[in-house]
Amino acid sequence: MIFAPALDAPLLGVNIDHVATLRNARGGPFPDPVAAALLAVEAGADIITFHLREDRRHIRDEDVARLKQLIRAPLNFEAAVTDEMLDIIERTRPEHVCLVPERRQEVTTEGGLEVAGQKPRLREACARLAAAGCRVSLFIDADPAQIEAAAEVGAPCIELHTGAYANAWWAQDAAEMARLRARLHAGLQRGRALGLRTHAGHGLALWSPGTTRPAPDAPSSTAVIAALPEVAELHIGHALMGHAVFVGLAQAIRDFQAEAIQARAAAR
Ligand SMILES: CC(=O)[C@@H](O)[C@H](O)COP(=O)(O)O
Ligand SMILES: NCC(=O)COP(=O)(O)O
Repeated sequence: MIFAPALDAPLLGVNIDHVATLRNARGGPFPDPVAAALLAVEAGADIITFHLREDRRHIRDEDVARLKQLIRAPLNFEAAVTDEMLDIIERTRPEHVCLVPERRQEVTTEGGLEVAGQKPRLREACARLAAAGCRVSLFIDADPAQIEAAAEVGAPCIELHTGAYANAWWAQDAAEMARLRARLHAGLQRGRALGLRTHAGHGLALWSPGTTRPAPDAPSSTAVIAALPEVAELHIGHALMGHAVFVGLAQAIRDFQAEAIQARAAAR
């Protein structure tokens, strides 16, 4: 049988934050996250994702300016809903924006954005960013109340936080994986029923060198989530850059894309 890529396979947003983390560890210019983004686009990344944190722990303002200047693929600018960030986004005008929750003490984004509890603020932010020409996504948990609130405040897209599923997958906790996959799937379906474009991301991985596959046919977390037909985009950073340590960045991108394409094709 000839392998034909599934045309509806999710787009891959490559998150470059972790290249900046490595650069910042030594205070110099190397490795440059913008150079990594250029290479990622050349290797076939559909979207370049980055998170400008309020504490600038990885991506910095000058990286954002250079990304805008040099990257020809759509940029997905992740940011907290603060006046400072909204101003920077308006000036930068990335194609896509993903509004995320932020807590200074967290190691990474721990949960989804509280939309239901701050609808006026989110409605205003979505309208402001849409007026700047940005497609807005809200990074939320697969909670029906948050998904409905996202539709109510006028966000055209949601990205469901897959971190809990990813953690269960690393632990190979079968019951928790099944429960969280079902919850994510229900959330994606609810989002689609409300007319939202539905994305997923956080912590997704594949069986890289150095990981132990529990059984020859055990799927990766990326494959499980990519197989859900409502996922239009996947945003992956940490594990993709980790995989790149072993295979190189271009090959890592091809590996994650192949994983998603094959999982989606097998699920049809
Ligand atoms: C919002 C999200 O899930 C990721 O983009 C993640 O927050 C990246 O930020 P860190 O790289 O700081 O974990
Ligand atoms: N929004 C999720 C993202 O961009 C990547 O998250 P991670 O794979 O670095 O955990």
